[in-house]
Amino acid sequence: MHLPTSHYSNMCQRLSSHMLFFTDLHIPSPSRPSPLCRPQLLKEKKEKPRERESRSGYDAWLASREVPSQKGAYLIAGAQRPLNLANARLAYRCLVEDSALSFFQVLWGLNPVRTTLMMSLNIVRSLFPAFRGYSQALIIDELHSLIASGSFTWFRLLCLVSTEMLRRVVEGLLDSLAFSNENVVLGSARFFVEHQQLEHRVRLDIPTLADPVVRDLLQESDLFARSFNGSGFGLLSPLDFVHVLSLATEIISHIWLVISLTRGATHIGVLLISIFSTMLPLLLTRCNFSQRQSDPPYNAYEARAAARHERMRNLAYSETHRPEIVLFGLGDWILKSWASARKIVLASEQPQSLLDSSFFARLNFPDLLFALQNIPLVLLMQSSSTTLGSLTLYRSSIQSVVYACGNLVTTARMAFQGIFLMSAFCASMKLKPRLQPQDQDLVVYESLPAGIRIDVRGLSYTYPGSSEAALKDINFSLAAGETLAIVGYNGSGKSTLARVLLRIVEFDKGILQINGVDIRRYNPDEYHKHISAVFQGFSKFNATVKENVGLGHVDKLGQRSAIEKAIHLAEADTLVALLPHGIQTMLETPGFESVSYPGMNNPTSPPHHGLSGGEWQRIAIARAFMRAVQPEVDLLLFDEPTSSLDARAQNQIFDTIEKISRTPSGERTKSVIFITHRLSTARRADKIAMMENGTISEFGTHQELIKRNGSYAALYRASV
Ligand SMILES: Nc1ncnc2c1ncn2[C@@H]1O[C@H](COP(=O)(O)OP(=O)(O)OP(=O)(O)O)[C@@H](O)[C@H]1O
Repeated sequence: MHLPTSHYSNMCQRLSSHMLFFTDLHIPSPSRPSPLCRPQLLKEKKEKPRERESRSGYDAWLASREVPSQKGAYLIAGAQRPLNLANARLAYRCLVEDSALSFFQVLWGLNPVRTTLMMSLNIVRSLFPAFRGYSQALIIDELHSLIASGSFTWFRLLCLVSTEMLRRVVEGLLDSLAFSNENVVLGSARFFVEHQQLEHRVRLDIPTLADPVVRDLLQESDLFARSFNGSGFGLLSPLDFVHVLSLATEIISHIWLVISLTRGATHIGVLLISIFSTMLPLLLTRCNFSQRQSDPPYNAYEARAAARHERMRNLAYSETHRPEIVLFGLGDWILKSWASARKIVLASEQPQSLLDSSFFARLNFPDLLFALQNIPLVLLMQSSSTTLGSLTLYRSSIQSVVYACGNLVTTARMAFQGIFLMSAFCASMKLKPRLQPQDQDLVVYESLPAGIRIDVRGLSYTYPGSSEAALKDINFSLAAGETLAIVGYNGSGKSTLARVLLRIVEFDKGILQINGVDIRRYNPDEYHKHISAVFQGFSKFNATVKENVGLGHVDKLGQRSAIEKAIHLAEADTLVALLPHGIQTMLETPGFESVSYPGMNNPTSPPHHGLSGGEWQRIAIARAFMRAVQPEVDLLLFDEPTSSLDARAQNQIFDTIEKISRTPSGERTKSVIFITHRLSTARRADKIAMMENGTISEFGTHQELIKRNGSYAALYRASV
């Protein structure tokens, strides 16, 4: 569906104003003390009542995931909550006490007139079936009396049929008006929800995303967003809640017809049997689904099996892993692992009671109801006021009530699950990146003329879920403008230290000051503007060469000359010139299976072009240079930037780094840190940090460390 451009721009303006109702949320994990709490060195403040209030939706969401029989166990993300009193209370809390209602208001506010029209049309249309039955009964009675009185004419019949057709045309017009209106309302709601979700997702940092509870919250929030596309596992979007209302209206209108047809003391028996025959399927369904009303809540063993069977399935389908699957003959292993895991999952999904699958399924409801509903029909026929039309109307209304009641129960059950997903969505909107300081702690980053000054004292860091610290008691200082080489054995913590310095991950203990200020007081986005880096596992974007390089400084993505300059600095000109479409060549990204849309695979669209490991590395270096040449950049950090390059290219790249970090007259303006296993390169640095077992065991100039004759000297001798 296409909405006019003005419609979207209008909506974007509204989005920014609606942001106001979302407040910050720091979420404690149930398994670990407080993975999202603020850094310890900053003053802790007492939780204000308002802050606690803002978490009530999150708390209710978390409580709804608890498995009652297993203390400390949680339902997997997306699992259906059992329909019981405790969960009904939690749903009420999510809906009424938390921002879910405000969220409804926001959705309503996106398109107030159209949403009101949608609601009204739905209710009017829900009266159509009753009206249709009534009108058909009138026609039957009219025809019957015409034939009985002998005054039947074909013209009279034509008039009756034309009136009925006119009614259907009006119904059809209203239906198509409702359909197109609903499409616009749902389209804007879908855009709003997806925009919100993406906007928050791109701002979340690694420590926040590493939290398992946050991951579950985001997964349920995703399900909620997908419900707007009708692909949320059959869940209802908030705007579909309107169907609950229209089904209820439909039922009431039919019940009203049934009562009006059976009123009077003589018909009280008819009424009672009618009510009983209508309610019977609901009662039986209730008994039935109390056993299997929700997806089975997996226990930890079953959840692991579910994850394993999914992993094996993905492996079997993956193009990326295909070469190693073939080479190492992994086919049988994948199949065996998948089969054993799948059996566990299927066993957990078997109905608990035999009654579920056999007894109730074998009860033939339609036949039973048909037989029961014949009784009131026969009783009604005894009455002198009963007409052929009223009998037809009675029969169709009873059938409609049974059908609509079934639909209402199913819809209400989906809506019940939808409330928790909506609550997850609202709570996820309040997530605050963990590395983001509180407003009152914020310090504006100020550049020094010669780069950045780094002071590290007693710094330690343990990855979430690890028992061993990756960094232990790190101490060093680097004056502004100095270059530092970090060297050491595999797994000694070099890349982790780089990530901490880059403010990509949080540290647990110690002090890290940048330009004399605690790094945790800087806004990470602001701090990152002063850094350029190449990561050890750098990104290979599924995009053109131009984009792969230009993304280093996204403001200059459209400036071909700036991109070509960065490519030149990274000595990648020849490589790019040999590509079939130069910098417009689309690069083939390992592991990225792109979605193919109709019309994409035409013969004119250029095929993706693969690159070697060293060529990719040059592209990543060019991306870093794209930003590195900017005057505001104070730190260049390279994690094994030239590991795949030959010795000549490596020296050229380091010469370029040296050139970029100085003014034309030779004064240092940027600090440089590089991690390398090539110690002949490391000796170019002003200072060298030798890392062993997560700590810096030696720190100094190349000469000092050689003189010391310790680990560095030994490593150096082994490498040259
Ligand atoms: N995401 C992670 N989760 C848990 N542990 C991790 C993670 N990443 C790294 N580690 C562990 O942290 C330790 C330090 O890893 P790091 O990548 O910093 O080493 P390195 O010195 O850069 O190694 P290399 O020279 O091989 O690149 C290792 O023991 C590693 O297993």
